[in-house]
Amino acid sequence: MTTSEEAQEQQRVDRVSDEIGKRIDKTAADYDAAHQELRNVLKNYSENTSVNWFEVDDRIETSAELQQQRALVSRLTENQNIIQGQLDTFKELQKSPYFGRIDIQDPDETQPESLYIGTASFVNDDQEFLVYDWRAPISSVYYNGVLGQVAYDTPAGPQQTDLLKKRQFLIQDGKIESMFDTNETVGDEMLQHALGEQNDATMQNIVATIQREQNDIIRDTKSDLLVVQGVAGSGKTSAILQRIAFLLYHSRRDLEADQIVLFSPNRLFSHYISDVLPSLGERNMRQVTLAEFLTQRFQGLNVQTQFERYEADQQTPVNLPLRQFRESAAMMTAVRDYCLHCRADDLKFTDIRFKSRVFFSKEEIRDIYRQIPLAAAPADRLLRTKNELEKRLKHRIAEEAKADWVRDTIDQLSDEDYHNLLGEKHLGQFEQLDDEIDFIARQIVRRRLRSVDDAIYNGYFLDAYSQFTEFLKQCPLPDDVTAADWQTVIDGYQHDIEFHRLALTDAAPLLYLRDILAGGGANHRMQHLFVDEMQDYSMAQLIYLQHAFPRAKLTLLGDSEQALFKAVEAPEAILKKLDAALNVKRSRLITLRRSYRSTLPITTFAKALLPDGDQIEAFNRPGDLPKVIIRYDTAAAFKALAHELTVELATNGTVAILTKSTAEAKYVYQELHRDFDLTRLTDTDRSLPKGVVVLPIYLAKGLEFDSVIAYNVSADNYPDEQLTGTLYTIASRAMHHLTLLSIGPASPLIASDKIPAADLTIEHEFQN
Ligand SMILES: Nc1ncnc2c1ncn2[C@@H]1O[C@H](COP(=O)(O)OP(=O)(O)OP(=O)(O)O)[C@@H](O)[C@H]1O
Repeated sequence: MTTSEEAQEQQRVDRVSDEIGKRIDKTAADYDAAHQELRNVLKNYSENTSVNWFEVDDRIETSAELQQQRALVSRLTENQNIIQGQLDTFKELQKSPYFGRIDIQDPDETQPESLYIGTASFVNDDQEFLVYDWRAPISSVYYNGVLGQVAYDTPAGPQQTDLLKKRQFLIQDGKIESMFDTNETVGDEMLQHALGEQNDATMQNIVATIQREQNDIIRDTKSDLLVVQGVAGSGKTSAILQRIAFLLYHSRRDLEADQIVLFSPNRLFSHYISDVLPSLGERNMRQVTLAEFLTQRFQGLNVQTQFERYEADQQTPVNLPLRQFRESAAMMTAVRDYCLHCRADDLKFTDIRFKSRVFFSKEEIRDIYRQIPLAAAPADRLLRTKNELEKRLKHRIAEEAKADWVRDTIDQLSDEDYHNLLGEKHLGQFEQLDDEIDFIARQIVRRRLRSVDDAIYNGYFLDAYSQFTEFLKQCPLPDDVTAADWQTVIDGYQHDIEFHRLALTDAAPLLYLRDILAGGGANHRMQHLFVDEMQDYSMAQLIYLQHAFPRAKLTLLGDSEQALFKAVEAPEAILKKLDAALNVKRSRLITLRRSYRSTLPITTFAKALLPDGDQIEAFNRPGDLPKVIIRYDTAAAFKALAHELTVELATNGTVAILTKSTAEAKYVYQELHRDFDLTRLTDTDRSLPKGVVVLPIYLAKGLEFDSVIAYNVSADNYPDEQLTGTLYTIASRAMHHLTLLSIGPASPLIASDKIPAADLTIEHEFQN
């Protein structure tokens, strides 16, 4: 590239920055005006709230006026936020207006055209497109195309163009730091730069360097089920976030950020990724962990979390066939079949009580249910039962309203209470005073009987927990599950319920049973459901999530190699199982084999841990070899650990000591906290501090650290292949440095022929 070309490009950057600068000034002025207007209205609003609240007529007038003002405030606030958002976008754009340029020759044009691509589009006052948004249809050729004839999708259908040039830029604070032409999708030099950066506490967007296969995930709008199987560090999480930004842009008119939900592995992760969408000018989607979702659905029950289960699994051997069945698609089918064939006599109805007396007996409820035609779906029958109960409740309220105690209560009402009971809506509505009194009487009784009304509305008269026991008792078992084993499942479940607990394994089938019999549980608003770390979800849980978000398209991302205590599965087999279980129209599998997070030596080591690690492609970023430190007693090990921490802290922003369990993390913390400023992270933490952190591996899922120290990878602690997934997940969290500390001889997973000595530095202590 010639220097004159560089100068020309810099001139263009200057011109664009200049125009953006002018727009920033104008937008800042708009913002000030909007802010002032909002302040004026707010001032007016607060003055109004102090007017007379005791005279009924005044109150009505004030309330109407206030409602109008409230609407105005909310409109002005929204307007101010929109301007603020634009301002933020322009400010970001000014620092680095674009990262790519494509020169294209359209078939019906005489001249080629140069388009510049950045994180957002920028059109100047003359309607000239100075920057194209990376999500615009034409931008896809930047990511996908090699020079020559290329095709791209537009809302009007596929288009062809001739891609003549592709140029990449690294622009920082308005200066071109580097630029080069390439024929590749996105050249390695840019990636080297992006990946060599030290890790911040939060994830960055990757729009300047999206790779071709990642682009396929991001721009897929056709699949109902998109399954991504990608090795550790291959950009699955990054792809989810850029995909969400893409979908929000693509369906701007009919998709809101809060119609997208992401199931994330833990809260730390939720925080870790929270800056990416705002950096692209978009609002964050909803995020929830499986534990939060289940806790919300089982109010009053303590549902076991994935972490608790993982800890428990380390203590007691797991009966795998039994667990596999309980978490399978077959289990969910059995639940569904059971519910669809449940007769009125099989249902576990309970009395609705009021002040410890039976108000509606279970026999009465059962009779109502029985009379509803069998052809109706169970949830519909229950709804009609509720309606009938409501009708009977209304009747009983009308009867009770004639009782003396009600009249006495009315006599004692203050004017204020009387008006409250009547409500604004009914003021002056009754011609006869008797009718008004009658209305008030019914209101009094209705309020008194609110708990009965709630019980009907919420369907408390069907005991879903006991119903689940009934289901378990008759559940058809596969050959590898014995009746005796199954009885332990039933006993365990009943015992848990008695103590207001629920095992994670039972959560999905129980919710499914409750929803099918009683209705509810489905969120029809969500349009997209994303599940990250899908290998940690059972098939039963995925089926339930699909049921809970019936209109949502599914994007499931995971890496079966990172499954803790679960067998590895081939991507195609995973898709086949999901296809059969989720029964969607259009499904698609994308596999990502290239790992970007770690240096070449770290990925080379991590992949050698796996039986089929050959398929992982390491990105060629140089770095130090992983270091194994072997010590033969705890004191020497902690001395070595302290030394390593000091060395690592000198060059890295974050150093994470990753352990197998919480108990281990606590122990390490106890041993080190006097000498180091370190933080032990737990599942309630939401943010990652700088410095040294210690945490169990399941809390580090999805995260990355400049430097990782794997605590105690000894033969005792990691005895066999059961723990391959755990060790691989730990190793693959490291971006720049990996240290493995072993107290006693190293695990056979590391000290194996599969890992060439040249892949590691080993620091032994001489044994006495
Ligand atoms: N195209 C890319 N350009 C720049 N950086 C990238 C790209 N793809 C991935 N990365 C970086 O690689 C790292 C790993 O990405 P990410 O966390 O999305 O991978 P993952 O597949 O979800 O990993 P894991 O399964 O191990 O949690 C991140 O730092 C991310 O920014």
